[in-house]
Amino acid sequence: AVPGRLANQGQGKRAVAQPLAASAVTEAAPPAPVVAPPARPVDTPRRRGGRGGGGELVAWKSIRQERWEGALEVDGELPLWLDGTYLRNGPGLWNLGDYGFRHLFDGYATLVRISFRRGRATGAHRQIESEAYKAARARGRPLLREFSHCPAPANLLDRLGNLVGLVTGAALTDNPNSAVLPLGDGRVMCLTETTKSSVLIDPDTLETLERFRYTDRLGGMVQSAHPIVTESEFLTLLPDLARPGHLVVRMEAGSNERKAIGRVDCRGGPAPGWVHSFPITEHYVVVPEMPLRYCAKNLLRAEPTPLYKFEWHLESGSYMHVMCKASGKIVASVEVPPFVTFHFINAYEETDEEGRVTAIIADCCEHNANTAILDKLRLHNLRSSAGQDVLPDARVGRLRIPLDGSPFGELETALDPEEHGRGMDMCSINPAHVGREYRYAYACGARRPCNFPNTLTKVDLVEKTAKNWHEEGSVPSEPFFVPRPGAVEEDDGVAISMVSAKDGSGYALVLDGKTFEEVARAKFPYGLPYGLHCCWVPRNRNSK
Ligand SMILES: CC(=O)/C=C/C=C(C)/C=C/C1=C(C)CCCC1(C)C
Ligand SMILES: CC(/C=C/C=O)=C\C=C\C=O
Ligand SMILES: [Fe+2]
Repeated sequence: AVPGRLANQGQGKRAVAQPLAASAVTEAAPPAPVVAPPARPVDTPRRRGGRGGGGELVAWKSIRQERWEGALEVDGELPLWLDGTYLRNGPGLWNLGDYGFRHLFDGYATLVRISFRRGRATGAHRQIESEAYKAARARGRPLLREFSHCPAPANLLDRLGNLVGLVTGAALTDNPNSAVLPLGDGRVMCLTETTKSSVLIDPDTLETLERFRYTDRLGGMVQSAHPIVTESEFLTLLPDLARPGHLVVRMEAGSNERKAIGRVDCRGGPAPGWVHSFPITEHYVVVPEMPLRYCAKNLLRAEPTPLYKFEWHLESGSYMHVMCKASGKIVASVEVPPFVTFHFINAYEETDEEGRVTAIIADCCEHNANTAILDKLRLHNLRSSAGQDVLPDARVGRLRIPLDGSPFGELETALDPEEHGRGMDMCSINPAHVGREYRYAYACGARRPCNFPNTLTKVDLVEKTAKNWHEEGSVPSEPFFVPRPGAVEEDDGVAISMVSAKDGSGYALVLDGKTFEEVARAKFPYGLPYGLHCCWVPRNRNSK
C-alpha cells in the first residue's frame, strides 16, 4: 500500500493529504530519477506546482513520481449523488534521464483516479506498468516503437531485427496511454492503438493487473483506441494493413474472445484510413475511411515524417461504410468530402414516418480536413507556443450517410465553430444516448489566441449554441459527462475535467451538466500532466 493512503479520509472537507511529495510536481526533462519511490512526506509542498501555485503550467511536463494517493481539498459542494470513481488515462511521462519524447502521444501511460463519496474526494495517480515502460526505465531510453518514436537501428542487424519486430509486432509499443474503459463484466481496460497494449487495471489501487489476452485467432496488430463498450458487449475495429480493410469485431462481456461480425474493404488506397475511433448506432457499426491512411513506408522509417505513421491521400477519396451489427452486411458505402478526425462524438439513425431507417448521422470533432493538428501536438510546439494563435480550426462535423443506395454522403458543420472558439476535440456525451439521437456534447474548445484547446464547451446541437468555461492560462482535459442516477433529462449530471492551472497547480473541476457552471473543484496537492480519456465507475461496481 502507498504510505498515508486514505489517511485523511473523514477529516472534513478541507482535509489535506499528508503524503505530499515535492517530487510529485512535474518538471520538463527532469535530470533523474524520473520515477521516485512511492509518495513520501515532504516539507515544501507549495514549491513548483503545489496547491498554492506559484509555479508554472505543468501540462506538458513529465510526472515526477510513479504514484501518489491522498485526500483532496474541495472548494464548493460536490453533489452527494456523485458516488464512484472517475479514472483518467493519458501519456504522463515523456522523459527518461536525458531522453525526451517528441510527441504528446508518445508518453508512458499515467492513470489518475478521483473517488467521490459523500461530498468528499480522494485522488491518486500511478504509472501503468507496460513492458514498454518497464524496459525504458531499466534502460534509460525507449526500446519500442511509440506513436512518433522509433528506436534508431545501430547497425544492419538492428535494422533487420526492426523489420522482423514490425512483422511480428514485437517492436511495437504496449504502452496503453489512450482510453480507460469499464468492461461490462466489471474489469477495467486501458489501451491504445496497438492490440498488445490492452491491459487490465485495478480501478481502486490503479495497479497494472495483466495484459488482456485475446483468446481468439483474429490476430491484427492494430486496433481502434476507442472500442465501444456496453453492459453486454465490446465492439471494435481491426484495421487490415495487408489487404486494406477493417474487421469489425465483437466480444461478449465476460469473454476474452473476439468474434468477427464482418469485414469492410477500403475503397481508396493504398492502405486503410487511420481509425482512432468510430461510432455505432442502435443497429449499425459505422466504419470511417479518411484520406489520412496508414503508411507501411513511414512505419519502417526511423525518423518520423510530419504525418508520423500515416500519409495523406486526397486523391483516394473519403468514405463512410455502414455495417449491420446483426448480419455483418454492408448496408451503405458512400463517398463523402474529405475529413480529419480523431474522435467521433456519436451517431444515430434517421427514420421516416413509417419508422424505416433512411440515413445515419455521424458527428465528429473535425479538423477541417487539415492534418496540421498532428504536428501541433508535438511537445516542442505545446511547450513553446503558449499564447500564440496556432491551434488549427476545428468544428463539429456532421456526416449524413443515406441508406437509399445513393453513392454520396454529406458533411456539414453542425454549429457555427465561433460558438466554441474554433477548437473542438476530446468529447463525451450522456452514455444513455450512445448510438441514439442526442442533443448535447461536452468537449474541449478554444479561447483564442491559443496553441491547444483551453476551454470546456457544452454544445447544444439543437439550438446550435455553446456554453463555455475558461480560466486564463489553464489547460483542461476531456470533460467527462456523468449522469445523475435516475436523471431523465439528457444534461442532468456533471462534467468532470482535470485542469492543469497556469500557476502549476491541478484540480478536478466539476461543472453542472445543465448550466455548465462550476459546482466544485477537488484540488490535488500538485499539478498533473495533460491526460486524454476518462471513464466513470459507479460505486456499486467497484465497492470493496
Ligand atoms: C495516444 C493516441 O491517441 C494514439 C496513439 C497511437 C499509437 C500509439 C499508435 C501506434 C502505432 C504504432 C506504434 C505502429 C503501428 C501503427 C500505429 C498503430 C499508428
Ligand atoms: C488532444 C487532441 C487534440 C486536440 C486538438 O484540438 C487529440 C487527441 C487524440 C487522441 O486521443
Ligand atoms: Fe482518443
